[in-house]
Amino acid sequence: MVFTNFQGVLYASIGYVAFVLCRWLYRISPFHPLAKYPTPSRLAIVSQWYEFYWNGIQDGQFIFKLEEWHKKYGPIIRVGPNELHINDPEFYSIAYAPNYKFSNYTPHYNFVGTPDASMGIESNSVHKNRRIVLNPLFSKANIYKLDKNIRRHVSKLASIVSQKAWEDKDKGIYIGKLFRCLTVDVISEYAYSESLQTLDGDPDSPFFRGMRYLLRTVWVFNFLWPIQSTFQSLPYKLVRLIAPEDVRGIVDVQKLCMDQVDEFLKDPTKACAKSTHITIFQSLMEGNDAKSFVRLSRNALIGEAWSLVAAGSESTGATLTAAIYEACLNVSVQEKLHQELVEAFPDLQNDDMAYTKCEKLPYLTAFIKEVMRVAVGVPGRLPRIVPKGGTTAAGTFIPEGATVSMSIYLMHNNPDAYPDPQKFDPERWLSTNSSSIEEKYLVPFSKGSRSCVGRNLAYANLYTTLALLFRRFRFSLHEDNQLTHNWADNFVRNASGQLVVSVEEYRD
Ligand code: HEM
Repeated sequence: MVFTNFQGVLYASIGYVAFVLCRWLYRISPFHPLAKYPTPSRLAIVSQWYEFYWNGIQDGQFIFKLEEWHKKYGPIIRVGPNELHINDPEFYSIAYAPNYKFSNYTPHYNFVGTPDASMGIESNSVHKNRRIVLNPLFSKANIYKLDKNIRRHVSKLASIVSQKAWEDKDKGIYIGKLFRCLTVDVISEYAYSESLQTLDGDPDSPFFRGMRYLLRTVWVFNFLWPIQSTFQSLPYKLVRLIAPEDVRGIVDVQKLCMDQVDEFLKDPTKACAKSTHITIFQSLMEGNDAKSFVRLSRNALIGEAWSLVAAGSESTGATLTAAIYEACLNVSVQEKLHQELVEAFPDLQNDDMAYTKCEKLPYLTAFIKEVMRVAVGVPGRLPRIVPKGGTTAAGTFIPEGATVSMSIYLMHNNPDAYPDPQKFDPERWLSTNSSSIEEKYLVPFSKGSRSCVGRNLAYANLYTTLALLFRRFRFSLHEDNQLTHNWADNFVRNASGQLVVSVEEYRD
């Protein structure tokens, strides 16, 4: 029998539709290995498009659906064709254990845009090699060494705040935007030895508009990732020409990352001599040579360089913003912070507010923990694949190959560990110790092999910035403030509205 082209296409299409329908039927059938778990919606388990609707179209609302469903159906629910969402805090250290027991479910990280950057790497052994190199760079010892560099940027931010308050007392300060500049400057200097100096520029620069655009579209591109990958393979000039205006700032920063990498690759010795400390490029090249004799590709270097700036700037900037917001809403908390800092650093002009001293302050520590608990940096699902032999969660066996996910937002709102979880209350941390349930369930940087590589840098940034700001200024909400407690899960917590504050400077 001879098919015309049209018939061929028609039969292939019918075959494909029949295949998709059979797959959907199988997923809702009693024969599926996850059939016994309660599911709030058949649509959710038929295809991933249900998640796309709640995250992509309804902008990061899936997490709130999960919270609602757990209340109704218990600690294990089936939320995708092959995914169970677990709300059993004791299971966290199993699913996110060291030594790669559970592998990453990488499609969840398509938005990273490059499979060469840590977060997108699928292979456990490649990821392990990468972390062997990156971990020392972000070790506490290295952070202590570069503390003065970090504080130089923090002092610059404080001078800008002081100047703005002095120029026009009645005008509000968009401090959240300044925090994004601070964190970009800190990370770029730390990682490349060359700060992007965004605090010197316009806080409304195209880069920041671009970051907001990226956040809003993160889930859309997770599903439509081929568009993003195609874009990234095109030459820079063409991408810049066709990219929507809001994205051009991001394209420009990615170009800066490319230039940094190219300069390094052209003459590594010269680039190293120029830098004041060991950069990520140096570590990645040398580390990989020594450990696995594999030189990283140009793309891998660019991917890592860009993703460090993207991963570290928004999360830390949003946490600093939430800290000032909570301090404005809780005046007595802000007063206690200031008192503690005055006692620790009585001479504002001459005392050295080193990170090592700031991190020992009990009330500041309690405050930072409570901010990270309430304003969860990465609130949503972090899917992992159950290894051979299966696992057990909430007393129930889960078969191997299933995807399991947990959400830090639900961990941090567990009423057994945090009575009245909605209440912002730093005092709850004053009497805890490392084995307390409060400490055990606090996982802002997640746990295990794929946990945050930048946690020490984030802490240094949080401690030194908040110590200097609360020592030097009193903050209150300005009438133009738009920030609220509402947020969307755009992989990072994306709060709605800009924080606008009034500032008074202490003169002692
Ligand atoms: C308050 C600030 C921060 C929070 C709350 C935070 C939170 C997290 C979390 C929860 C993860 C794990 C994600 C997962 O399992 O998929 C993660 C991963 C990561 N973070 Fe952070 N982070 C912060 C700051 C930073 C900074 C400053 C940097 C940059 C130096 C950074 C770079 C990364 C990278 C590269 C990964 C991927 C690690 C890997 O897969 O090996 N983060 N972060």
